[in-house]
Amino acid sequence: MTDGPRLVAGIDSSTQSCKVVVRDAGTGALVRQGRASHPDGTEVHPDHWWAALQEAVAEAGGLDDVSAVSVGGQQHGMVCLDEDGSVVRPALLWNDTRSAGAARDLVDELGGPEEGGRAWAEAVGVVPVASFTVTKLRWLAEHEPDNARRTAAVCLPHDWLTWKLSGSTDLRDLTTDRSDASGTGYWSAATGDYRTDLLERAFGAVPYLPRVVAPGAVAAGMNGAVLGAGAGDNAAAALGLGAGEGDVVVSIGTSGVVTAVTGTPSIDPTGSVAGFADATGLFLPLVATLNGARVLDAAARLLDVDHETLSRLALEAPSGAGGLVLVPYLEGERTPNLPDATGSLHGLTLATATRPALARAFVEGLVCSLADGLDAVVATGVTPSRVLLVGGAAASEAVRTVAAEVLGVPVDVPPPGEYVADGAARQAAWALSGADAPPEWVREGTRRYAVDPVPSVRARYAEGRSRHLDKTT
Ligand SMILES: Nc1ncnc2c1ncn2[C@@H]1O[C@H](COP(=O)(O)OP(=O)(O)O)[C@@H](O)[C@H]1O
Ligand SMILES: O=C(CO)[C@@H](O)[C@H](O)COP(=O)(O)O
Repeated sequence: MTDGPRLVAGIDSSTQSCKVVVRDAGTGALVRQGRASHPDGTEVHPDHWWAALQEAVAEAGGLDDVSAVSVGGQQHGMVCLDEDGSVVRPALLWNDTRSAGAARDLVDELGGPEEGGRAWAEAVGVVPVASFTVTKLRWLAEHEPDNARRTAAVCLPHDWLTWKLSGSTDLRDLTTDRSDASGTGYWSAATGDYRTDLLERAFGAVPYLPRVVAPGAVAAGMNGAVLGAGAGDNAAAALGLGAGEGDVVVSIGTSGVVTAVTGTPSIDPTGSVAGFADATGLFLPLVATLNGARVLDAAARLLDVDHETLSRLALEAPSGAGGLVLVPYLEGERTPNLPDATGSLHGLTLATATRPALARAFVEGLVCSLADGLDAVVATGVTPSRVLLVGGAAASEAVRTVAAEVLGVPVDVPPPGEYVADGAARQAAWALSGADAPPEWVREGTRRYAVDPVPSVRARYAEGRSRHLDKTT
């Protein structure tokens, strides 16, 4: 350890990659960073995350001079461990929809969509859909009973990485935090307790569960450094952005996500809004879609252009793309809960069969699906004064422009950065300080896109939204 400023590291083990930032614990200034890719697919062996983490850490100059580390990670992924601490099978990720039938069964068993939805929402803040861990465990019990029997502990991506960083192989050392625990479907943000009765109902047994570490507390040690509790990636992003009252965070990474930090837990029996916890002791109502930035990746592939050209093309077309509408359910959808849906293009005419109209329709379809998410979050009682737009696709000028046209509140785009990793770093600094609250880190350079309403865009999208074909089997 040097005599210089104390350094902290934040890690974002997200769907597509692992990112590491090393920051000054006192000021938050960025010192160095690294990144490594994850494999594609909705089923990934956790060893790939560990390898990517080490590669990203090496690119970031190592952790030897770092005093504290926290891990933010993609939520909900099912990591099953046997009694020796070995991984039982590749993790099923949040965007794996094979457990859609299990989700339906779990809701039916508590009384069907209305009564069952209310019962789940009241018990654990969420109504099961394929993304949540509890449904993946039901799927495992039904389809891979041998693997289910070997499962002595179940944890989430960030829990597993924190445990690996601690060097422990003892299941009793597994930890998680409120934000990620609240995405399992067997932990309640409202009461702060595991619902082992619901876990047993889903899985037929209660494997060992990680200890829930309080926000700002130390989870474990790592070669003389401290490990913070870590967080689900969306809670970490809110912490990295310093989101406060009136701020709604719209993140367009692999998932499209709308969240807000609130003082009371939310309960939505329709399941549109998940009643998660945040990373500071508050709550994080959240809407997530399966179709985020990859909708634009698909458009860029289709038009054989890069993202910058895609954005330029989209901005060449008028608002509304002449009536061309993309419903972006390219990977099925989670909100609305349509795991078997496919995307559709409506309003194709000779006039709209152009590259700019197609580019615009993809951008508008993506942003309109998130505008629906914003409406759902607002319906839980959040009053937004602005949207903070982050994630890979926030770099797109077309996305920013369309967001200002359809979201109905000013859109603030913070400077390009790794906000999940930053939130994890801020949490690490908090754990290091032992203080009651995270350190204040000043961030400058946010660019505002004023509201520029074009109501016809959402109205036209709403016409197309409910018309789609399901996947062929
Ligand atoms: N300029 C851009 N315009 C649109 N999408 C982009 C742009 N740059 C990156 N992306 C997309 O953003 C996604 C990565 O975003 P990120 O927030 O890192 O995702 P995740 O956290 O899910 O791994 C990729 O699908 C990538 O192609
Ligand atoms: O499922 C959710 C939230 O409920 C997703 O937001 C995952 O947490 C993955 O995030 P990204 O990799 O897209 O950032």
